[in-house]
Amino acid sequence: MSITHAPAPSPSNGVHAALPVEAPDHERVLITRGPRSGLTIIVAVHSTALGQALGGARVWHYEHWTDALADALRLSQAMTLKNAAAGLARGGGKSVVCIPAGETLDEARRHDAMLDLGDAVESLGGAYMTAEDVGTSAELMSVVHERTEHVCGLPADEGGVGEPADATAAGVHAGILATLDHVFGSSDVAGRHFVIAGLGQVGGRLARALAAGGARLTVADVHEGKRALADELGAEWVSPADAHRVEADLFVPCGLGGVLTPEVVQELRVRAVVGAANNQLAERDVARMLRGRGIAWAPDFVVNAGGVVYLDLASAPGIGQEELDRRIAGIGDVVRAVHRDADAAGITTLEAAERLAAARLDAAR
Ligand SMILES: NC(=O)c1ccc[n+]([C@@H]2O[C@H](COP(=O)([O-])OP(=O)(O)OC[C@H]3O[C@@H](n4cnc5c(N)ncnc54)[C@H](O)[C@@H]3O)[C@@H](O)[C@H]2O)c1
Repeated sequence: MSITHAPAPSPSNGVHAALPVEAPDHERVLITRGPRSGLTIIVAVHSTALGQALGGARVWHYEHWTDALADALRLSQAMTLKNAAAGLARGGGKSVVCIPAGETLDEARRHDAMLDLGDAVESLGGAYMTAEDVGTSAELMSVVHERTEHVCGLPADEGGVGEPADATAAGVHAGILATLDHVFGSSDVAGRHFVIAGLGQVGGRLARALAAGGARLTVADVHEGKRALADELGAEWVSPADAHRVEADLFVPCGLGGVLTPEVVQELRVRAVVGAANNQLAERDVARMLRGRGIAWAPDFVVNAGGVVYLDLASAPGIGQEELDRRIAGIGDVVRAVHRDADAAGITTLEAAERLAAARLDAAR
């Protein structure tokens, strides 16, 4: 790994606890201060073994820039697994723009941050392609595009493929059906009770799809404004802190990561967990705890790959809607295989999914 550190980020006041204890195994990590925005920008390229790294750009608040670095390292590693498990000829990478705690970005500074991000991506010479993620959008990607060609998910009216939330939600839906089938012997959602935590772009779409299929819904969001959607769908509202304690069939985390802590797992009263949120496990051992409690967890990086499958394939020449739909629905087959392999080998679904991704990475070497 080579770490490019140019120029120094905000003055360090000592080593911060959020950095992972183990050294990263990334190919390249760029840490830079955006000359226009003054913000710390991190681009982490975990692997290009399967092709150009692909992963979104996150603009988020962090207490300290090392928290943003730790996030970028974790998220880019997960992108390697996600892209490999989804069968894409893509490596794993991620970029993070760090908004210091207590600051807000006005429109001009956000625009500047996107130009800075574009320069950072361009400086890696094509090792990494960026896209939207939490805190960014197709419109912001078109600003990045002013500085680099290595960006996808531009607005449709600029000839791009737009935002991937529809595809992500379709992939999570396929993962839910596969998990229902594995646990209950039927993928029918009618009458099943789902708890959805996070009614954003993906969670909102899933809520609509599941409600249309006759599911019973309990929903939670940190934004009270989302109650309107709950009312529209006839869903019960619960506070975010209580969502995981609701007795139901499936828990569907669609907010931010780290939701599955050891404490939360002890309190879950569902048969399975399948959701869009990235990096759901607060720590690796949580996968074993879930298995110990007989809760079928569909690994996030398998389940939420619909967006990246869409961004990659919709941009490629000659791939029609039918092929795209087939590939996104195929996420259900991968989830089914992961549950089956985990049971057969007596391992966690995390290990089963990692084996599947590793086999694809090994085959490419
Ligand atoms: N959008 C995509 O295509 C995509 C692709 C892959 C993964 N993901 C992941 O899925 C998750 C959701 O993505 P999104 O695009 O819907 O984001 P979003 O920002 O549109 O929605 C997230 C929603 O979760 C809510 N939320 C945050 N923390 C919460 C909590 N603790 N409890 C309940 N609600 C909470 C927010 O208020 C918001 O409404 C994220 O983790 C994202 O990284 C999204």
